[in-house]
Amino acid sequence: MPMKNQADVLFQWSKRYGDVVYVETMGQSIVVLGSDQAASDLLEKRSAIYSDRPRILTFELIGWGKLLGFLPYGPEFLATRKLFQQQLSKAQCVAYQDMQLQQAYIFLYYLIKKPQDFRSHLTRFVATVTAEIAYGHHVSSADDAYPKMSERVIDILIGAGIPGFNSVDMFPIQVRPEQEELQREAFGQVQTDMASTNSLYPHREIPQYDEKHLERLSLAAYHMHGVGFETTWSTIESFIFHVMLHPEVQKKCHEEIDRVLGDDKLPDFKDRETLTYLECVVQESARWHTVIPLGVPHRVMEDDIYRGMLIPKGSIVISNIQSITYDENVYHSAKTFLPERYLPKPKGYGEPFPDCNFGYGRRVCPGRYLADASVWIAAATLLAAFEIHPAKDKAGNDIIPPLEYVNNTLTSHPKTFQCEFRLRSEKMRSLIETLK
Ligand code: HEM
Repeated sequence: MPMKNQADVLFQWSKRYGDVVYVETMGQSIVVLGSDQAASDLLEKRSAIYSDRPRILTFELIGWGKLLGFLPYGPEFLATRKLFQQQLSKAQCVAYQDMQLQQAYIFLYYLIKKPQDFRSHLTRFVATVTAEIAYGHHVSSADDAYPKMSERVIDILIGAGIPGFNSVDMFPIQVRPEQEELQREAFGQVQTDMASTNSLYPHREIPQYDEKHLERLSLAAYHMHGVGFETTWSTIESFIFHVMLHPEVQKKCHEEIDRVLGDDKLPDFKDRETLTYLECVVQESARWHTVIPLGVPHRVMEDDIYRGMLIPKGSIVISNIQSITYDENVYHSAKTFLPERYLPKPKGYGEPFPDCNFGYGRRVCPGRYLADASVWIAAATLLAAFEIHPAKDKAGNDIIPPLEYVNNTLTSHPKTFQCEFRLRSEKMRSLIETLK
């Protein structure tokens, strides 16, 4: 397996060898799926045998082996997954929308005050939403501990390196106490903070839970808060990056927003269906650069035959999401940023939204409805309120950042870039100051 730029190399393999590639490395068989067809056929239609996870030594060493994303298929997985599904179901997520909208207003307000700090405002927005849902903790000040905890989880993740490809894994052993302390700290805080109805644990019931279930809750909340944070944060950052690089796309979004809402309103979730072009831009940004380019690996639990090929029991199965979103059989000129591709024919090309970004089958991302709503409301309110431009150098020229990405373990996002947020009108300023 390639040690560097894995997603790019595996994409080239898919183009060269086809959408099902088999590799053996040090006795381990690995199957790389490079089309939506192959990933759906195996990971969804045959999910009864494709829903296990391989052991990832790096994550076990840092103490993450019991997190849902890395649990083997079995009773503990099912019990933990149920917690996520209850808390993050499509219907349940509608109940979080008012809170997400309010947090989006606060995000805009901070952007007006200190536009150059947009990354920390984004951290606050995303971490506040996940802290509210995972812990029932309401972030009320800029110094609140929970956004900082999310960042610390990400530091742990970055410290762990790319699974299986770091220098086995001396560093992860050092970070384990840090991660355990963080998990205790966040959960301990909750047990003293008995106020919320949103959280995973309606507090009055805590004393009835046994130790095992309490540990499960603590791990689930930690996972939601940390991993849910990183993926959503990176997706919104990527959206900002793309609209900054495509002023013509941004202009069309502004025209649509003004046509639908006028110039003195901010979008709400009920406007989502009407803002069709904006929707295409959000989807195109997620397709053009996927946040988890190689998905999270599955493991097949039985020998299987697919298109006449044997997939041996125990094979690691990688859904190569980057190849799937660049599949020219589905997305014409796949490397072009083209939001219109999703519009129905003849206006557009009728191509499908990249749902593969959230994975497949019984392991599909349980946070997808929450993440989708956070990304959309951030994107819609940002563009209603601001123009986003590249920063300028001393001579007044635009600084156009290269299309380069940082790959942290499983996730990927644009390398740090600078941009300018320009308020679209004074009316917007007063509106945001009233709403926040
Ligand atoms: C845009 C943001 C997000 C993206 C792109 C994303 C993507 C993914 C992907 C590709 C997987 C692997 C699916 C598979 O194995 O086939 C996954 C798993 C997971 N995601 Fe997300 N995710 C996002 C946000 C979230 C949020 C907000 C949460 C929680 C609040 C979350 C929690 C999880 C968990 C717990 C798993 C493991 C599920 C399992 O193994 O059964 N994710 N996600």
